[in-house]
Amino acid sequence: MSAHIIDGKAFAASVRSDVAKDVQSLKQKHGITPGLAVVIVGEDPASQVYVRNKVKQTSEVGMNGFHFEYPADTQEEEVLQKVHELNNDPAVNGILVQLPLPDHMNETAIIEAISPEKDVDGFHVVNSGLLATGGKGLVPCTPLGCYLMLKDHLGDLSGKKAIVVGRSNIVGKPMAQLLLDASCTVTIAHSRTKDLPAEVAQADIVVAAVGRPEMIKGDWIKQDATVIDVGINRIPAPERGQGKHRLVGDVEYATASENAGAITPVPGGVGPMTIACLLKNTVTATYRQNDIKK
Ligand SMILES: Nc1nc2c(c(=O)[nH]1)N[C@@H](CN(C=O)c1ccc(C(=O)N[C@@H](CCC(=O)O)C(=O)O)cc1)CN2
Repeated sequence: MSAHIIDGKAFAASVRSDVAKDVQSLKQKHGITPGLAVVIVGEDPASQVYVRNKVKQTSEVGMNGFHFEYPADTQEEEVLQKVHELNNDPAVNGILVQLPLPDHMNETAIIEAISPEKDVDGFHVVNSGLLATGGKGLVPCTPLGCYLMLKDHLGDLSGKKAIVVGRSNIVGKPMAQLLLDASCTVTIAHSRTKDLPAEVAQADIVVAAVGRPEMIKGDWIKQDATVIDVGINRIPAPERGQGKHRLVGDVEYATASENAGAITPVPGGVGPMTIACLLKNTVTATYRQNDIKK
């Protein structure tokens, strides 16, 4: 059987449309226009594309966008100074610093400098702590996007066996927390996991976030499982011409589609949901900062 393809692009458009309605209502009923500040350091081409899309989509949903670009050799202190300024700017409800940062910068110090209430990436330790303890923080955008797609496709997740492959602070760990909160039985797998194929084969839900092209093989996937592929890996595609590349996920898509009940494609799956959830978090942050109930 061929799997249902979960269309992240279409789902992200519907999330953005809901965000645009909330923005309209904040403007009309409360005279508030949510503001999102995006800070980028360096010239990483992929990051530049993501930031351009964030800025464009911010204005498309009717929010104010503030965009700050710094060259790669900028001192950390200068970025910290900007973050402090943005923390104190009432027109700014959400702040994000695009990752990765250049090597000479302390990523943790910069993330922790963002006010937790404005940390729309959900990376601040206060927000990860709130997520871990069932509190009301801001949830990292990629895991939030995966969770919304799973809920939309499966409805109730309780009692399902889920595996998250990857244990990063920004995807793997928060993803596992969200699944646990939804009463899944959760396994977190990583590079030292013994017999990964056997672990994956037991899961009703597979979230792949390892950053290794097609590492998870299709024949590991349990019949009818739901597969969420977070990986975005650029690999050489000589069949498309010299020097050409193509994007693949962390899952071997064609073979996994034969076993899975549903699967997200790469591109067009989790990626678009990341930016849609950033906008959603900015609206959430705006409501909370102004003590407005939706
Ligand atoms: N501060 C942050 N930095 C980074 C985050 C983040 O959430 N916050 N996530 C990633 C990059 N990212 C957003 O910033 C992001 C990655 C991918 C996509 C996306 O839509 N991908 C497309 C494919 C795009 C392509 O052709 O390369 C897809 O999957 O369809 C959006 C956002 C790291 N940094």
